[in-house]
Amino acid sequence: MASAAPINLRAQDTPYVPPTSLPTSSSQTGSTARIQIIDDEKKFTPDLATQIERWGLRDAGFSYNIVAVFGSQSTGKSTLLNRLFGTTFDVMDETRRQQTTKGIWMCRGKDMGVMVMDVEGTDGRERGEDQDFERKSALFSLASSEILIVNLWEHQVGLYQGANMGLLKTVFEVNLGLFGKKAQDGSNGRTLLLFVIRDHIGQTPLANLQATLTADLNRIWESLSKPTDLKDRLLSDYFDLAFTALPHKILSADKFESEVQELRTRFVDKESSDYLFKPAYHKRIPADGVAFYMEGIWEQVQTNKDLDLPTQQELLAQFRCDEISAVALAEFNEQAKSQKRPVEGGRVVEGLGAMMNNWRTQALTRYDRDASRYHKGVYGRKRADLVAVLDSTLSPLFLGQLKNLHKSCLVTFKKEMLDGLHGEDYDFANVFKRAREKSERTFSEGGKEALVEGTDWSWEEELELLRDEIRAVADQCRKDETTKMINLIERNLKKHISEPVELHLGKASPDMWDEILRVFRDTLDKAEKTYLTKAKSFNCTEEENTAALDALRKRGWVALRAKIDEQTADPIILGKLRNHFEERFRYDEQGVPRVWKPDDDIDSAFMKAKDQTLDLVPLYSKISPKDTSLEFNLPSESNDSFSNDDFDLSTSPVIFTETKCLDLTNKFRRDADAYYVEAKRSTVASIAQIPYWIYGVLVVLGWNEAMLVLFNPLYFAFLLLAMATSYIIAQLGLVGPLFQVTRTVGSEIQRQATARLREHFSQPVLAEPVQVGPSRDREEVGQIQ
Ligand SMILES: Nc1nc2c(ncn2[C@@H]2O[C@H](COP(=O)(O)OP(=O)(O)OP(=O)(O)O)[C@@H](O)[C@H]2O)c(=O)[nH]1
Repeated sequence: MASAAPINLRAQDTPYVPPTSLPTSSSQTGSTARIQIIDDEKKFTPDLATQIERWGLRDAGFSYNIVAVFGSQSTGKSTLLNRLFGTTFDVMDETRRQQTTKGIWMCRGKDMGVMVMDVEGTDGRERGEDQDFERKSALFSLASSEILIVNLWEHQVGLYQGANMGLLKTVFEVNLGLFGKKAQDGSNGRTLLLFVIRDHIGQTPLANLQATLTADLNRIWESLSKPTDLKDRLLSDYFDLAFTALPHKILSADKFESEVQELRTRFVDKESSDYLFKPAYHKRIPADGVAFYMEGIWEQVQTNKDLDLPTQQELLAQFRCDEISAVALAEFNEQAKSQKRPVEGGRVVEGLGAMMNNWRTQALTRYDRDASRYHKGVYGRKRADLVAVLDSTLSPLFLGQLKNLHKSCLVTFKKEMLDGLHGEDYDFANVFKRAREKSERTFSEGGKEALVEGTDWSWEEELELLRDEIRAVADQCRKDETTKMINLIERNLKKHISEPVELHLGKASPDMWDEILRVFRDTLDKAEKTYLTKAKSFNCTEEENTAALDALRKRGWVALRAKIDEQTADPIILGKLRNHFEERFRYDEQGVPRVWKPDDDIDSAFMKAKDQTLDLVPLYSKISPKDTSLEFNLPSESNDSFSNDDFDLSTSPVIFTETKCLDLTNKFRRDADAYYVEAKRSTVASIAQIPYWIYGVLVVLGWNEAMLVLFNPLYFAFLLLAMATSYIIAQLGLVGPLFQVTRTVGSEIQRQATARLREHFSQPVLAEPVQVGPSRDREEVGQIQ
């Protein structure tokens, strides 16, 4: 039934706003601006979240309250709300009994964290028989607010339709579906129904009115068709009831005002025992999720589905937690990005672990702060998702940092080794230990620092990899150092054997090889001792030592062979043989040079010296000591890494092959023969010596010519010129070449002359038979033909 409110009441303090000019959305600015959250087309506004933010309530968490009003049209609901909460809802112009509030409006209470909903009145003349909206708006108000103010005139009490009891019954029924289970399992879901009895004259005491209303409500409750598992539930299990009465606004205006103020304190004064916003009524929706939550509820109310508030809350939680998580993640990603490039570039970022921990904690704290108010299960699940995403972003940084640390520690290790292995007096084992400890310590510290709390990451595996590489590098180092040492020892060995080998090979005595091998063995022994002393500090294994010593022996032997080969190269060995021969052929037993005379036995001396010299060829051809104990036993072939020669060690004692020996013998024979010829020639030369008196004859006979030259200026000038030229030639050392040239020219002239003469004298003798012989016959044959 329509409201029986007085028609001629005057609103004293609220401006008239014609219904046609009603704003359809947020119409004011400031902290008490109102917004139409559901318009008369039953559409939910998309601007509520923004408006809540404008009201400054977005970050209020749970520190806010929602209150809604329910009651017949034009029963002074907006007036009451404006008075109680300082809101700015439109109030009806009392001259025209017409609906003012259309749809549902919301406004923030002045100086209080309360969102107040003004709901379109029931029994609206404008909607006629269409009760759909009032049912929906009542459900919506009940589901979203903590306190539902039921506004009714005093005279409506006891009436069924007038007091909206029919509507309340429907609402209770649906409410049982909504909150029945929640109340059963003890979770929040209670709502306070605050009955405000308007225009209370005082004739009927409030207590009586309260009893009537309570009885009516209980009766309605009893008549509800409840689900079987909830059939024993009482109204008080779900609702708290509160009653208050307000005097007539016009007739007892002052009283009205003072009592409204009194009622207001019950909404404001948290300390008061009458405080109405009890925590039990709170829907536990964080303020930043209210808009989304309400929209969801309205959608469900609209589609006429059974309202499933827990699902709504979960949906809200999912939506909001995702949003909050995305915000936290965006900031986190920005932070993580800053270090991505350096880490990927191979740099060890100082304090990366602290940074990563910080970003992660910041993101989680931010998420926890905003999202922990939502549905616990959803919050927990989304948090786990967020943690997984955070960790998957940090993990490459962590692994990259470990890789970079690994690399830098390896570089440090190599550098330490290089610095430590400087000079001669280092202890390899100590250098290695120091370098290894330093790089492992650096890695462990860096690895620990890079760890992110709350993850099961570990750096120990990477440390193991580093250790393996350090070991490999150290082994290589030791090998290099050992090779270096062996090279050094080899160089010294070469130096030491060089002179004795030259000396003994030069002497060519039968025990020449014994002497050489003795020196070689002594030098090699010393070298081996040097190696072993040094190898101790290298911590070399027994196998490594054996390999190194084998290598040393082989290389020593190769060095000895190289020296012997150098000393037995063709020109040198021929020189040696020649010297040996000369010593025996050109010098006598006392070492005095021989001057051969015609009656000397050159032949037998030559044969003896030659045979003695040729005996040396087999001696030189093979390293064969008389003392067999000196024979050098080459180490068996082993796969050591120190030898890089391709020398055939098995044939190494042989210096000249048989062919080579033959070749040398022949070459030497030719040399020796030349000596023999020379010796013979020298005896002939001594026979053809010019007698001394010939020089006296020459002086006597040439006296006149000499005087002529001396006293003739022209001849004398020629003589002087010839002497000066000779002097210059002698000074320039050109005498030899000049003689050579002269001799060549002379011999050429002689050759040419001999040839001409031979040609000249032989021609007449050979010409005759030719002329008379076959050619003539040929001519004759031609003529006959
Ligand atoms: N008698 C009486 N009249 C009142 C009281 N409060 C407000 N009015 C008047 O009742 C008329 C309607 O007031 P509103 O506050 O607009 O009522 P409403 O319930 O919000 O109206 P709708 O929004 O259209 O449902 C106005 O003219 C007010 O001046 C009251 O306590 N007693």
